[in-house]
Amino acid sequence: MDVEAVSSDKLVAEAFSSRRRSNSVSDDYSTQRTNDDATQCKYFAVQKGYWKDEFIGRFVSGANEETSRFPEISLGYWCRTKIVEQHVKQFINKFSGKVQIISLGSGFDTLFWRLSAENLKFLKFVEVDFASVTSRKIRNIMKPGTPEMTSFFSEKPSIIHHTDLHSGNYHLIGADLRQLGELNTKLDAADLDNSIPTICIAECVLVYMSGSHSSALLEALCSRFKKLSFLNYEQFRSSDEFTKVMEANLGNRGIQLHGLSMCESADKQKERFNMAGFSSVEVHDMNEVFNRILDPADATRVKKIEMLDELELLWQLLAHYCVVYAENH
Ligand SMILES: C[S@@+](CC[C@H](N)C(=O)[O-])C[C@H]1O[C@@H](n2cnc3c(N)ncnc32)[C@H](O)[C@@H]1O
Repeated sequence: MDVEAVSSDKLVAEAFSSRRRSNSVSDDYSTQRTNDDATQCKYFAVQKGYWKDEFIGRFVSGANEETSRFPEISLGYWCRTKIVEQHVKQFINKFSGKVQIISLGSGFDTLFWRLSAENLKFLKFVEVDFASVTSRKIRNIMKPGTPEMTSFFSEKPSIIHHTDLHSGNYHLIGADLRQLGELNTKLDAADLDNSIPTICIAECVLVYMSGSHSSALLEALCSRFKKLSFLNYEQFRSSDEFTKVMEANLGNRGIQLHGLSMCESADKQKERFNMAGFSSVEVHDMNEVFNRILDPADATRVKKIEMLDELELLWQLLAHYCVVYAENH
């Protein structure tokens, strides 16, 4: 091969790698923005009365005007918020509060404050997200307001590099969940005990990373924590037309669902969790969660909020999301 060919090959390779780098940065940026969507949707549903959350408004950016949203979306968020809350409460009660909770890709979620406001006790609550998301969350946490967000911490918060906050029972960590070395080092800084019952929550998070990245993450957590439970909420039945339309819509906004192939079926979810070292795995689609697992009286109440009499679209939407509950012990 002549010198010119070598150097032009090098130039082309560099161009590709730089394009790949910038694509991946803009891809990550779009992924981070999904947190703003989730926060807005949750805030809207809370304002409508689907559930109570006196903290979510602290994390809403921009004008807090009421954008109109389909009731099906708010019902979907009700279902997702409630099932996560229900599972975590059961986990806390099962071990009389001697537990650790880790929320992966936590965004601006408020579960730590909602549980604390109900006086539920646990040893540690750790949240992880990209550093650009955690730094924004820290700014909102530290803003004065009623109630003070920091008043729920067991120690005075110490903030490192604007991205990490440590405060005894609560830790907020800026890390990329695909970078396992960085993640493990940051989890060490939260002073977690690997032998204590620990629950990891991933609410609409794993689907943004490739199957190999999420499998490596599950495997790493599974081998680190001896008594690990994992609660995963994400897309389901992902190979049908409904998902293709959703994927195209998200793609138009630059949002890629790299892990969609993991969301095809209950078998696929079971396989990925088993392969990562989880011995028991349950999968429920959100119709089952809505109609059989959550409190029926509350389900009847929320259906009436916006007088939804035509339920076909709701069932279709809920059929395309699931909750996976896995344990490694
Ligand atoms: C749809 S939002 C959900 C936020 C929150 N779990 C909730 O339900 O409100 C997805 C979140 O996952 C985070 N995320 C996705 N991939 C991530 C990664 N590789 N490392 C860290 N965070 C990630 C995003 O930044 C975003 O905050």
